[in-house]
Amino acid sequence: MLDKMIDEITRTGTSVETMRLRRQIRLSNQVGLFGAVATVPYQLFYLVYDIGYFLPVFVFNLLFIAVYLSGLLLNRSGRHGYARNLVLINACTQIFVVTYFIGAGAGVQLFYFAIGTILALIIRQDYARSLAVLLGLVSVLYLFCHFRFAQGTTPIPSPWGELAYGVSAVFAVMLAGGYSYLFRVAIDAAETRLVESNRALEKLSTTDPLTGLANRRRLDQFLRKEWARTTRREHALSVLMCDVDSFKLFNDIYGHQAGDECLRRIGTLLDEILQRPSDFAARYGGEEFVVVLPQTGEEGARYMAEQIRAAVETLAIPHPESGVASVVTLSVGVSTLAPEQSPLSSQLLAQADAALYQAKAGGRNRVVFLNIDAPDNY
Ligand SMILES: Nc1nc2c(ncn2[C@@H]2O[C@H](COP(=O)(O)OP(=O)(O)OP(=O)(O)O)[C@@H](O)[C@H]2O)c(=O)[nH]1
Repeated sequence: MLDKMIDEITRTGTSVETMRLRRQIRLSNQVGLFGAVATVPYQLFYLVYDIGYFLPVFVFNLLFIAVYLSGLLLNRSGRHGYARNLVLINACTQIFVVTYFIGAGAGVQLFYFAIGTILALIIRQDYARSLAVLLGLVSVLYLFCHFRFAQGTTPIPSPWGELAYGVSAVFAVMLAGGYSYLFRVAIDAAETRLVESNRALEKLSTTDPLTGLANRRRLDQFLRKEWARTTRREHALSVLMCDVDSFKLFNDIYGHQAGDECLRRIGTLLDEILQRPSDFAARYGGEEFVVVLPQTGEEGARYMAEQIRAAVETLAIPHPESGVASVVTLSVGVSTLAPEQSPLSSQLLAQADAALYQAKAGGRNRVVFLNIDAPDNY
């Protein structure tokens, strides 16, 4: 409940474009809110202990609280730079004025350390020199308060002074640590977002948008990797090159959208048929698909090719004018790289393509296998 309220308040004015500005606004809201709230216990003490004695510092503090809160209003009205400067100057002045009145023994000057941390988080990265100057100024203020206002004009007597020092020390440490923590949370969140968006981009750049299968780029990567593994571990590697028969005619008759749907269904089918986690299907381009079967020799590859060809026929997508069958059919060219061979990975694709060419020439809706050793078969 309180969390939500604080969150709501510190979000004031953060509906801006850039993350960096949003962080800065939030931070100045947090400082403003904390400054106002942290002043309250001191005010209560003055009221209860001796308001007549502490009246000047009490009145000043009321003013400081009002300025902190007006920082929130400035952020709300879009004047973020003013809000940030106002809140920071207010905090520095308050520490100075309060120490002047009640003395350094209450430890209020310790908050300058927290201000240093906040400055480092709130000042833009490209203003590093300004940050160094400001940190120097804050240090001077701290030293001045510490040595010049030792007694104060209305010093807090023992044991209240020691108690106030303890409270100030705890608050100052918590404030500095708390902001570093918030910053870390923001960095972690940004890193997670970056990793996720990189992953999404990577997936996008290697996926065919129509079928959701891998695209040619991913196929090349996969094939290179598998080819290296095959030659190293002495496994066979097979490639099936699949091409929809008379697809131009299908598009001409049923329209491009129906053509897209047909390709989508074949893509889903390939995905379903390939059971082994190492098997891989990609859309090669147009109406061509490539299936890579690692650790699969000629026999297995022929079997899988036949399975795929038959499954496309079973989809029963009407195409009576194809000249091959009454439904959409697929021609498949198969080639296998045996363990003892070491040609280029591209040769395997070229050989499967040559096999596909033969399947087309042989009447379509069929599987043709070409051995990689037999380039004469082209
Ligand atoms: N709907 C649709 N059609 C596509 C897509 N990509 C390629 N095509 C079409 O696929 C057809 C391929 O035609 P061709 O290469 O002549 O092959 P075909 O008509 O299937 O003939 P064969 O392969 O010899 O059986 C062309 O008309 C392309 O426009 C796509 O993403 N969607």
